[in-house]
Amino acid sequence: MTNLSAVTVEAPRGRAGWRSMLPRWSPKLGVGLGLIGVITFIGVIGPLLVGDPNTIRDLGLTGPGGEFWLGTTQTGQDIVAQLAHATRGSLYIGLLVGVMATALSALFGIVGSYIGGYVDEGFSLFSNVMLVIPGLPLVIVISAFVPADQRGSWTIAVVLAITGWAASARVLRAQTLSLRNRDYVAAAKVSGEKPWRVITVEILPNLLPLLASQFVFSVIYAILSEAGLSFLGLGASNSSTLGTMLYYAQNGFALQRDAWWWFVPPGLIIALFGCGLALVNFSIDEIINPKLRDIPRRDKAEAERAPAPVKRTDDDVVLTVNDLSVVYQVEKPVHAVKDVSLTLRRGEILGLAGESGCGKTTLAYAVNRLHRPPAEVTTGSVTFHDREGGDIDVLALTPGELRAFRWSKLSMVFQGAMNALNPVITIRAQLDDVLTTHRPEMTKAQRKAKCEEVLKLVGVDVRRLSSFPHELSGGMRQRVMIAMALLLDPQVMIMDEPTTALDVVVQRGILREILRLRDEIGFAVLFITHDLPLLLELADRIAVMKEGEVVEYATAQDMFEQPAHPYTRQLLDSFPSLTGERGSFVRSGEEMTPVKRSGEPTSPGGVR
Ligand SMILES: Nc1ncnc2c1ncn2[C@@H]1O[C@H](COP(=O)(O)OP(=O)(O)OP(=O)(O)O)[C@@H](O)[C@H]1O
Repeated sequence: MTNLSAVTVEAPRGRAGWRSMLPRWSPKLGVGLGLIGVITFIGVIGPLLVGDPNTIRDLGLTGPGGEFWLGTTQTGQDIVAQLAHATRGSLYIGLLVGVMATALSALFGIVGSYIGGYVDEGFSLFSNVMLVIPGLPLVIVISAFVPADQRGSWTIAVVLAITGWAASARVLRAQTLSLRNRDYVAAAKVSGEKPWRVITVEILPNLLPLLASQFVFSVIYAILSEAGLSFLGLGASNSSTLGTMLYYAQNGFALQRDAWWWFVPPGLIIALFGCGLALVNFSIDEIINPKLRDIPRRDKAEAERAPAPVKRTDDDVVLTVNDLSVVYQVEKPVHAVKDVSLTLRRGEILGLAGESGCGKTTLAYAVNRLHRPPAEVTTGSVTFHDREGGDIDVLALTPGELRAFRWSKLSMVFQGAMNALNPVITIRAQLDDVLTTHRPEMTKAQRKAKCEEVLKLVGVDVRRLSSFPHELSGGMRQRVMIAMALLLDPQVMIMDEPTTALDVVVQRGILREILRLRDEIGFAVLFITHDLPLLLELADRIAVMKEGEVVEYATAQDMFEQPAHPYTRQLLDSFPSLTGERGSFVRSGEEMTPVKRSGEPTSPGGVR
């Protein structure tokens, strides 16, 4: 199943791995690097090209033009020369603070949390204390405490680094704590790697984008704070920075004298440099969380997608999927679902089988409009034929209509859904929440009765309503998730591998429950699994998917007796039966009570 919550960057090894940790090219990154490049050029090369910024001339305050492109100060000093030297001074302090603050945050965040125990507690306590001390007042106090003649660039950089590392250390600590429990780190430890090697080779590469982002943030913080300190007259006394330029402009009443050329250029350089760093930071954030990447907007293309004509074969159909195609619009687009057409009848269990990666989950998400960019529906339609009358074009629903539609007409039990329960909220509160959101007209007593009813339906003791998820077994949690999906009496339930994580006995119990509920309540099920033999016993009809396409679509009976497509035969052969007989619930040793409805194909294994 597509993982929707991955935020950590795990570096693949080798050259491709290192390349994957570089930001992807984007207009944002281009503009950011351009701004930083130009300003760095002014700071690094500029001082070599301009004269002495301190030369006093008998010119007074003159505006831009002639020999002095950006004019002069009230003592006739060249603003261009001052700007070049001041930019160099500010960049120098920014770089020093960036390196020192990042090193401190790495020491306290990564090393502490890796060692653990008292060291981690001590480091964490220290970081927390530093975090709650208000930064700017502390910087002002420390700077004011240091005599002006000793207040050089280094002193200011140390003061800013001391006050600027703690927040980053906390982020790095949290990330390291998560990484140190990963299997590959445990494997490295067990194989006898030394702690420094585990940190530098196994953990650090995964933290590089985060460290880079923290570095960029520290540089922005340093340049802005230094400008603030200098403006207050507490900046570095032995060097010229953009802040000191602003300080002298303020002292020379530049604003009152309309001498904009004195204070606008340094202010603009600070703003543009901050902007450039922030844009680069966005691109680094995209490495940390790939979901932030710019996806080409194709809303218009989606909107213009001509709805395909609905082929409705009989009145008993509840859902029609027609020529549906879904493409992941990534660098090399992945055509995950190709022209799939399916019909789901009321009360029917339609199985969707296929190996991992064939597009089952993508299809299920698109049917429910749960797909997110980069996934895009390129062609086709999904039509819901409402019991109350009328057809609903699911892909054309507005966000508000979609909220009302989902769960009440079509609900979904996700793969690994049992882990989707909030661990700190009771089962009652979680069920109640669904009713409060979708059925605000229900009274508290009605909601309570409904919660108890669905829990009983799925065979869980109602006393479990006051339990927390961790107090229930995996099977019980999955039953609770099914109860949640039943709460609003949906007409269709999509189940994506609902029993994969459970042992075979619990799995059987839940499957039996699904069959019973389907017979009692009459909802239709789109049941997704890679286990084709299981579908032969459970489903009425089965669609087999391969590389995004439905390669065979038949009743379970026909598929069992004469699988037409070689891939279907391959799938069937890949699941050996314990007794040599396919499809007779042999794996549980149980036989299910036959429940046969008129006009229905009979399951091959004698399930019904
Ligand atoms: N976010 C994504 N970006 C690009 N490709 C993706 C993305 N998510 C899924 N895919 C690709 O789409 C294809 C279908 O994936 P999907 O998760 O739907 O398969 P599946 O049959 O449900 O597999 P599984 O049973 O393992 O969950 C795969 O080739 C997968 O690599």
